[in-house]
Amino acid sequence: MAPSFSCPNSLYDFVVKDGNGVKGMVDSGLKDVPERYIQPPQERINKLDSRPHEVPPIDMSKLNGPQHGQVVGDIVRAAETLGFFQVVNHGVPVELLESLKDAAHTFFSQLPEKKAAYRKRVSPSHNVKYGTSFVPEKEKALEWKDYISMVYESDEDALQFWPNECKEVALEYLKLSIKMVRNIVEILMGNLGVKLDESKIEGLIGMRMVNMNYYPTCPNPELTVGVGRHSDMGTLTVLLQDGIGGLYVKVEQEHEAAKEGEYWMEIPPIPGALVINIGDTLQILSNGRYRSAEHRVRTTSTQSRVSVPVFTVPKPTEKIGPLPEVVKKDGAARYREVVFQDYMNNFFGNAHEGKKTLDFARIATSS
Ligand SMILES: O=C(O)CCC(=O)C(=O)O
Ligand SMILES: [Fe+2]
Repeated sequence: MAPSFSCPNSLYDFVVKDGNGVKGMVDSGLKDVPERYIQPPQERINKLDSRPHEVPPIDMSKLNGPQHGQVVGDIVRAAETLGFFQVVNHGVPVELLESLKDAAHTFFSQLPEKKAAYRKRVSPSHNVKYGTSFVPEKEKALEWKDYISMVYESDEDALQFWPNECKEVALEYLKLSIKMVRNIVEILMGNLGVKLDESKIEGLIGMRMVNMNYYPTCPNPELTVGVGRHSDMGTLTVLLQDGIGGLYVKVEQEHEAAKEGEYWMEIPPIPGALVINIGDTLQILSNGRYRSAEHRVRTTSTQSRVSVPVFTVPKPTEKIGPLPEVVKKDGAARYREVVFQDYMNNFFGNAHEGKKTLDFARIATSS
């Protein structure tokens, strides 16, 4: 039985602790946004305030032809500015992208108890976790999102423990995405004058996970967020979004007057394309040359949205700091060296708050 959603504690227990998720709450016939989901005015997303991202997607197949140099230039420029770009001919078949979106809908349309079986502490595997919002216990306003997260350890582990509804397609997607991620990491490092051997690249993307995000319909999208402002912690994220839209990236133009130079841009869904974004790790390694992208997601009132990110992040034991080649050129390191596990603990220990996560590694300057 659904509880009274006007009582914050019983709502929290129903959605978070019992694992019914936002979907369970919406399915019980919710008419208004509960207090616990109402964002403070400054965090709400006004659709009319944003501008569309009109840069065409990068054709990855052209890396193997005469336009190689131009494609490399496009990737580097995107990584240095917006931190976001879209790609086509990326090596992940379009049919697989369709199957992934279907699998996400199939997984989340199951009965709540099926999904709740993967909650933290009860999940049969430490690599699989179903949850809602980001860190609900730390958040004043919860995010309008449920998710399942699957960390890759081995094929055997994935096929044994990842949910049947999505394991095969998720595994195939992860493997094909990783090939592209390797290419992009090599390009970005090459541009910094750094040649990383296989073991170093592996260190930077040695931990991989596929998430499936589900954003149920919301009675009033003006008041909520699907995901609040954040940057991803890892090296690169590959993201499949469906056709609904609602993914926004912050644009900061450093040379314009402070506030005027800051606005949000929507990354429009492009059929067959994948979205790539730069994570904090690449910002640290490049001593700030590449920018992790601050982004957020809006909810909609008419259709539930799904997205499927592959996160590539360093192994927890890896030490991450600005690359010596870059520090030498720049004259000083802007970030200290951190053990990635510590960075990750800080990342998951706080509610989303834009790019504040990077402060954990930033070296304070006196000026
Ligand atoms: O749903 C999206 O489009 C983005 C999700 C996201 O930013 C994340 O899972 O880190
Ligand atoms: Fe993200």
